[in-house]
Amino acid sequence: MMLSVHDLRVSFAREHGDPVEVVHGISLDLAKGETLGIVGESGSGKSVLSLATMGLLPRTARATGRILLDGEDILTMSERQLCRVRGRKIGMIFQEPMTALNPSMRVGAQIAEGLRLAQGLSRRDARIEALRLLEMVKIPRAAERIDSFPHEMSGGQRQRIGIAIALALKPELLIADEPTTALDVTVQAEVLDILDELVAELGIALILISHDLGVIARIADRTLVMYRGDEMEQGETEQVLRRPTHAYTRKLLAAMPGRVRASLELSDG
Ligand SMILES: Nc1ncnc2c1ncn2[C@@H]1O[C@H](COP(=O)(O)OP(=O)(O)OP(=O)(O)O)[C@@H](O)[C@H]1O
Repeated sequence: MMLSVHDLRVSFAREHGDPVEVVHGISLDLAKGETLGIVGESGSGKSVLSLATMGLLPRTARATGRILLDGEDILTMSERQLCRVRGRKIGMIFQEPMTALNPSMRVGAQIAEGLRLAQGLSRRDARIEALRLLEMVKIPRAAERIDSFPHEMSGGQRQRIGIAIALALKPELLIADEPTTALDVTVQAEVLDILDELVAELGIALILISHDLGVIARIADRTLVMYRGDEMEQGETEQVLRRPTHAYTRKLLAAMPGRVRASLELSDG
């Protein structure tokens, strides 16, 4: 397994009173080339789980259990080891691509910077590789767009640049936290399909976090449904959608727009 989480519990210290536990014993497994969707409403612990996986929990947090990445436990690593893991093994894609991009730097140069740092490429080779990555994330007329600034691109294109920057570090695991929430529906679908293709093509493992079951259903092989820090259910996405075992999952399903239900060939409930 690329990633194996066992009985993860996370609590936060409080100034007054006992610590509050917000993730209550989550376990999951993720293999290369596989996408795990994590779905749940606000406050269900999705972000805390992904921060823990990157070793980025704030100091006030205490985590127990195990988070094995390639067999090594994130929870017992030093900050130095964690930096290496974050640079080399885990890539992040954020909700608002503008926050991950440098507004005053041309997009090709931003991708090339990662390539030079992570892979030690020459300036020239990094530019060639940056162009290849832009084509991989399907930026139209990539050879021209390579010298654009982020503000000259659409929201969907900026998110694809964010994906290209993450890929430049050749991660084995990608964590995408609400990657399409800021985008309109058609653009959402395009970005999700690109992620789906990349996972298959490059054999990376993807954790896709969303409050929207429709987003998860589009590309996740397996789905973990969370509610207030607990696992409600976990299984093949098909199974979860067609035979939800938990009332909370049925509620999420019922909240999906008719259009999305139809595209997944789900009944009207
Ligand atoms: N730094 C922190 N200190 C204290 N409590 C926190 C901290 N970060 C998160 N929490 C609490 O942990 C719980 C889970 O939050 P988390 O952000 O993981 O939810 P989420 O499912 O990602 O929600 P959203 O979709 O709104 O991001 C919440 O109750 C939140 O208040």
